[in-house]
Amino acid sequence: MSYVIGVDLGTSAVKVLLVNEHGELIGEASCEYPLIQEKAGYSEQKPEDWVEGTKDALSKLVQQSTIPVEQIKGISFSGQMHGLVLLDDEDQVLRNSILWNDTRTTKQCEEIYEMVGKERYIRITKNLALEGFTLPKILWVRSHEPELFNQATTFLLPKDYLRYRMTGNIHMDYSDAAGTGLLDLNENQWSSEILRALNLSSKLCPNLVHSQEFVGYLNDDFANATGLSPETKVFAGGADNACGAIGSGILEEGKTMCSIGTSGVVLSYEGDSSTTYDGKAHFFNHGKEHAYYSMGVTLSAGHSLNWFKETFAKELSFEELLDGVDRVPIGSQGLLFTPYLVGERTPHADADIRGSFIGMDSSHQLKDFTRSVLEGITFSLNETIEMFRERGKTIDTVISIGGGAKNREWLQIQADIFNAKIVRLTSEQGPGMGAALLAGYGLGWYENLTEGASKLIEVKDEIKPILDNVEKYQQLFSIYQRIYENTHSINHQLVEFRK
Ligand SMILES: Nc1ncnc2c1ncn2[C@@H]1O[C@H](COP(=O)(O)OP(=O)(O)O)[C@@H](O)[C@H]1O
Ligand SMILES: O=C(CO)[C@@H](O)[C@H](O)COP(=O)(O)O
Repeated sequence: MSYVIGVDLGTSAVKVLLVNEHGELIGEASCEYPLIQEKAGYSEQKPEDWVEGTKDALSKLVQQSTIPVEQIKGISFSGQMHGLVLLDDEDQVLRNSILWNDTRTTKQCEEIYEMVGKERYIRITKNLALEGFTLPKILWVRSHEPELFNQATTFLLPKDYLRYRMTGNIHMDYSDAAGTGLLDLNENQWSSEILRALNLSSKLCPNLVHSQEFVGYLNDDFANATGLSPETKVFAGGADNACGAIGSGILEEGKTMCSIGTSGVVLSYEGDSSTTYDGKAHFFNHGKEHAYYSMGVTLSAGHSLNWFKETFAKELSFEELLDGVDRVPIGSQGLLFTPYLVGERTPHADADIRGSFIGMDSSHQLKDFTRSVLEGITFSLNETIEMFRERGKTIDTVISIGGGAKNREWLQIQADIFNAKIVRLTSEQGPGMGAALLAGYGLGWYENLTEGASKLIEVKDEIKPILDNVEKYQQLFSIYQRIYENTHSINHQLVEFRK
């Protein structure tokens, strides 16, 4: 029997999955690492923490399993998107990585529109210039840390840096490159027009590869540290949302996924590159060749729940915190939460907006607040579901993945707010499963990703919407939607008082 490993380099932790040829999950391990938030709007991580965390998780996986390591034939990746890693001419990291949820770059986004032209930029990249994307981060380093920027010879994304450390070879795959804001999505190549307009050298951009491509063997450093064989083949992998889509079978038109990790995402398959949302939804290359996906992003989804737990109920586990939320009535006794803790992307691309609890009453208890956080995150994701429906998509079933899919009541809340059947898979780790599937496909185990997905993916249960709840949530959703327009100018005035 042969095996593969899927590595999911997430924001809260790296998770590694061992999967056999039949698509069965044989083992898993993980290692957490910290987020560095020096100021409001800043979010960084140390690339070395990803490397050490992955070594740690892989060695735990190898130690737990009884199979000979020679039978582990391949490894591939799913990675948190957009984070900037800058390397010097000796391929050494120049600074902490600036992550996808860092929103310090509003000025640089304006500079991009000024130099390229907003309409032209959207036509080339099919996306807005958003604070979270990589290109404005490159411009931020150039204007704030010029000495450091002058030493930069290559830029990479998080999982590309990890893969470089595992193989010694530098690449970026198309699905992640699409999220840099520098890829010409019509031509599938780095945009020379954008590079020229912004006076950036094309030498900064790594070679592009497809997600299933073989890119080298595991080097001795990683083999020695983890116990894996240096004969293990390494395949490029993809952006976490592309891999989440692969790992939950979003491989044809009409399929929709909701992922609640640190961020929250509603994603829909797109077979046609000429489709356009004029930047209202993100539009990126899939990990499947010649395919795309559209998505809306809630910057602080699981992060909101995590923040709430760490701030108000640190001693509780997620299970303890969420226990009993099913007994709180729909609408959390008149309490609404907006999850804009680090700004927002969809539908309000606004780095300065912040969250709120509206309707607090002295009778409210911890459980009411907890339910209200779950509902607020889900309302935010519903904004994208509604936008897709307005564009003519039929969304009657949603595959739910990520840490948020662990809780049964939250899945019921998703079914009731989305007014759609929610499908939960046996593993909520869609991105890691997608990465394992890419390794299996790279090894030639399957004719195509759809065949691989049919072997790997297993439905655990289906949660149907409850009509009475759907009606109540529809009323609450229209109240929720008014919070943004009524709080955004207050929030903008508060910016100067933030840390
Ligand atoms: N038992 C649980 N029930 C509901 N949500 C959970 C549970 N455990 C974790 N979460 C949520 O899942 C998030 C982590 O999800 P994950 O998919 O692992 O994130 P990432 O890929 O960003 O590292 C946490 O921030 C938390 O909000
Ligand atoms: O910025 C985006 C997508 O555009 C995020 O979805 C990141 O890719 C991080 O994902 P998680 O750590 O939440 O999985």
